[in-house]
Amino acid sequence: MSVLDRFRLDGKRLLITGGSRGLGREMALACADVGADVILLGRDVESLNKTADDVRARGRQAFTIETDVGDMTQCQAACERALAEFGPIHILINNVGGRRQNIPTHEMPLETWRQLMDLNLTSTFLCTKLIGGAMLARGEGGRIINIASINSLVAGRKIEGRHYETAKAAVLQFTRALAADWAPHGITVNAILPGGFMTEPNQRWKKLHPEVVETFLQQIPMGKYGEPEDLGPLAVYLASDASRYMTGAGLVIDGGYTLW
Ligand SMILES: NC(=O)C1=CN([C@@H]2O[C@H](COP(=O)(O)OP(=O)(O)OC[C@H]3O[C@@H](n4cnc5c(N)ncnc54)[C@H](O)[C@@H]3O)[C@@H](O)[C@H]2O)C=CC1
Ligand SMILES: O=C(O)C(=O)C[C@H](O)C(=O)CO
Repeated sequence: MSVLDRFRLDGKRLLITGGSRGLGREMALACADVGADVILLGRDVESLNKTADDVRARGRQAFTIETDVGDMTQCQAACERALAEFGPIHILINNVGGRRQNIPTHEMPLETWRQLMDLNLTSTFLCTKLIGGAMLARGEGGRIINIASINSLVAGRKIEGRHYETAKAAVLQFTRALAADWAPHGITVNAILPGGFMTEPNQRWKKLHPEVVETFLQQIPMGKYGEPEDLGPLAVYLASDASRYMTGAGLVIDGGYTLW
């Protein structure tokens, strides 16, 4: 057996939230490249179907469920449907999230705070409870990967309203605490902490608040934003047997941003 065999995901089924574009799409395709079938949860059906077609083009099965992951009733129904129709699920990637607004804390409506917590944190809890709970019940282990952020560790510059930093820090600590609980059951729980990647939200920031992107860029030792496909190999590592002794980790991938 070569070391590369330990990165294979043949016979495994991945559920990923928000796989229609950006980092989620790249992680889904990377896992399909090494053998996983993929269930995609998301809002944008047209682009979700495009990712599903790209998974099938790799010889793997793909299923889509249209849902708003930020709405807890819909999120729960989607997870239950995935388990009923496409289970068992061996790998869960909680990817949906984002900052959405740049609102100073003293002006932020309570509803905005709550919505962002639901989108980034509560959806991670709920999918983990349901999909991870089914892994526990099956007793064959599993892999949970939570997409946190460097903003789990440091504050965004030229940005106000710390709902996002708070939610992503909680995603990291949820990862660490749960990893301890589920380690005896062979379920690993790890987090990826991406730095800046030029996906759609950052393209929008670039137009609306170019100073945010410019300041951020100057702070990256490698001098550039990451490419979304840079996330794929890391997701495969955490999803596969290659990472079997790693749990509770928060892996930073940021071109060195958090070094300065
Ligand atoms: N792009 C970046 O620089 C960084 C991103 N992250 C995190 O990575 C994750 C992915 O980010 P990106 O790919 O950049 O974002 P994106 O906005 O390009 O992609 C998000 C995906 O989730 C889907 N989605 C968004 N809200 C949804 C909802 N309520 N219900 C269902 N689907 C929904 C979108 O349709 C899309 O497929 C997020 O959790 C984000 O916070 C963390 C650090 C840096
Ligand atoms: O979580 C995020 O999103 C980031 O850390 C990305 C930075 O805020 C960024 O890319 C600013 O342009």
